[in-house]
Amino acid sequence: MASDGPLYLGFDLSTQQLKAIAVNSSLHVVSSAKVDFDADFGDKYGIKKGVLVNHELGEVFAPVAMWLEAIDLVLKRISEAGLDLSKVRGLSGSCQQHGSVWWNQEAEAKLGSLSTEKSLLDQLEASLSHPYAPNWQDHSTQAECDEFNKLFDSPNKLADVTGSAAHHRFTGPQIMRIRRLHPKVYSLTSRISLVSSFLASVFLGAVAPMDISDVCGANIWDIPGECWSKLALTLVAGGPEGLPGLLEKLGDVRKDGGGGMGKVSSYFVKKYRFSENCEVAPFTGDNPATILALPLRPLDAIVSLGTSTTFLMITPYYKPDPAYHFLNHPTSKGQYMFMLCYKNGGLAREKVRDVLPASDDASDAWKNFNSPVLDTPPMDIKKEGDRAKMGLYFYLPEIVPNISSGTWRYTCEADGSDLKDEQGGPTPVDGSKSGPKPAWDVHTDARIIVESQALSMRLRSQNLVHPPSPKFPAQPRRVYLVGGGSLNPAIARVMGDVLGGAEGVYRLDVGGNACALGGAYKAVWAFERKDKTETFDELIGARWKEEGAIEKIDDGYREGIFESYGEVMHAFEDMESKILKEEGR
Ligand SMILES: Nc1ncnc2c1ncn2[C@@H]1O[C@H](COP(=O)(O)OP(=O)(O)O)[C@@H](O)[C@H]1O
Ligand SMILES: O=C(CO)[C@@H](O)[C@H](O)COP(=O)(O)O
Repeated sequence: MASDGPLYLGFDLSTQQLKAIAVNSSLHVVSSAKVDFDADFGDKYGIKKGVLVNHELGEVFAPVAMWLEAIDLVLKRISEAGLDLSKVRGLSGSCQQHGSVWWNQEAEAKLGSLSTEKSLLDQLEASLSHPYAPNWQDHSTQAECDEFNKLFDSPNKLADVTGSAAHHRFTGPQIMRIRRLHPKVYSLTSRISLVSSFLASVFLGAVAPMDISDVCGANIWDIPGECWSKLALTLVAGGPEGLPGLLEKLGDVRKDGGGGMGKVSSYFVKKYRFSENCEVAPFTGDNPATILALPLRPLDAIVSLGTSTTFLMITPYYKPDPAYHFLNHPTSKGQYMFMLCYKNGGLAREKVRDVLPASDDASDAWKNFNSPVLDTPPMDIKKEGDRAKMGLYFYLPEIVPNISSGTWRYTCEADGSDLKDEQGGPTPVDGSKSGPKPAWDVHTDARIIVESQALSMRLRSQNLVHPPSPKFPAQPRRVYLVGGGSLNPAIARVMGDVLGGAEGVYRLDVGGNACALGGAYKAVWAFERKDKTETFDELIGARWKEEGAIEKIDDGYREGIFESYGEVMHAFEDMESKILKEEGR
């Protein structure tokens, strides 16, 4: 594949895939490849949707060996697709957030002396002190989270310091649990990486520092103080005597998201013909990388429809709250990223789709879902006097709000009054016949699940938006959809109906590859910025062309419809509060 000038590689190690994407200095995509964990390794590692699950304990985790194997495979695939890796000047990437990789004492030496005779798996598996990385869907750390919130007096105070209240999946509570449950693993561990610094470490041939944005997904980094929170770390370490050891395991946090951390390991030079001058930039989390996939402005919103569903905005104001997450911006000091993350995103929509009669179009597995979404009017209000429908479709215990699994179906009047539980409790998610019957049919569920997911995002982001111009009510200027689900026109329509978007709803042309693309753009900026002063927005903003990069897929704001969802938003909030109360939270 001919291309003049340097190339940059971006990786994305997400829940279900490892993707690689190559761009040139003009930001054109030159090549891409992917490894699909289920399709490529499902049998070997016994994973499903990229992970292993221990239902009893609420543990969700991924075999690190599988990721090591995937790195070799994705490079083989992208080389076979014709990419000349010797042209790659620099690389960076994005990885699922919050997971941790546990290295033993041999790791540093092993990473720096890899032989091309063997695979990464053969050489690095023995450098792990724990074979698994906790996954962001894990919910085994309620006890640890309670201790975090208590230590800081309240979830609000913990959020003020670390950007978030305690969350099951956050790395701090996860490390604390592993120390308690597996003391031997903990003591044999010399370094702990986030998934992003793990992938960077493999390419660097040395354990890489954590990234300034991704570290905010751990409940242990003091965002305003720009340092580790000693209070939180002392808890994780089990007391002050454990603190020095834990600090050593965590290593440094790199505050500059750009520049190079060092040359790529000779393993990749010899095996895949990378140039020996190719450098490794800091890697970051998949959500922080997503906001780098385009020049995002403060009133724009991104909805990432991957395995998780996330809602992302950037802001110069640090306004933490236990209901959402604040993270440092991955490239721009003084900017922050606002994030909501839902476990019941893509997989929950798939569950609803899969009980509908199968799609009659082999090329579109979502046709059976999209038709009822588009044929059902907003909130299923067909005529005046009909009640508005809403629900929670939680196949897994949810993050926001912290509600256990189940499906609740509620209605209210169109003006939001008279909220009513239509089933008298949740229908079970395991398909058992016990418990209440669903209050409406599955065709209606298809619309209501997407609307309710969007309503939750609108409710929680309302304080971050203002009118984009005097003729619009407060809402995002643009809504960008990324991730696998961004290919879906019916979901785009509902996002526009509920969230608005004064300039419309857009899809990134790279669709599911947005975070890998953000990683590749980060590499371009990391190595081409003029000294340290040229910002990511200046460099990428000047080179990015809207045509060919994004596509308008929905009008966004529709007067009347947008307002009708505004009427029921507080009923939606009341529904959540009522269920939380019933669960004793
Ligand atoms: N046309 C579609 N409509 C809705 N969802 C889709 C569509 N195509 C793919 N998806 C969803 O996208 C998800 C995978 O998205 P992706 O961003 O690749 O995931 P991840 O990065 O988390 O591994 C799958 O769970 C799948 O259900
Ligand atoms: O937990 C979060 C964010 O807080 C998730 O968004 C993970 O980062 C996984 O992302 P995907 O694999 O769904 O892209």
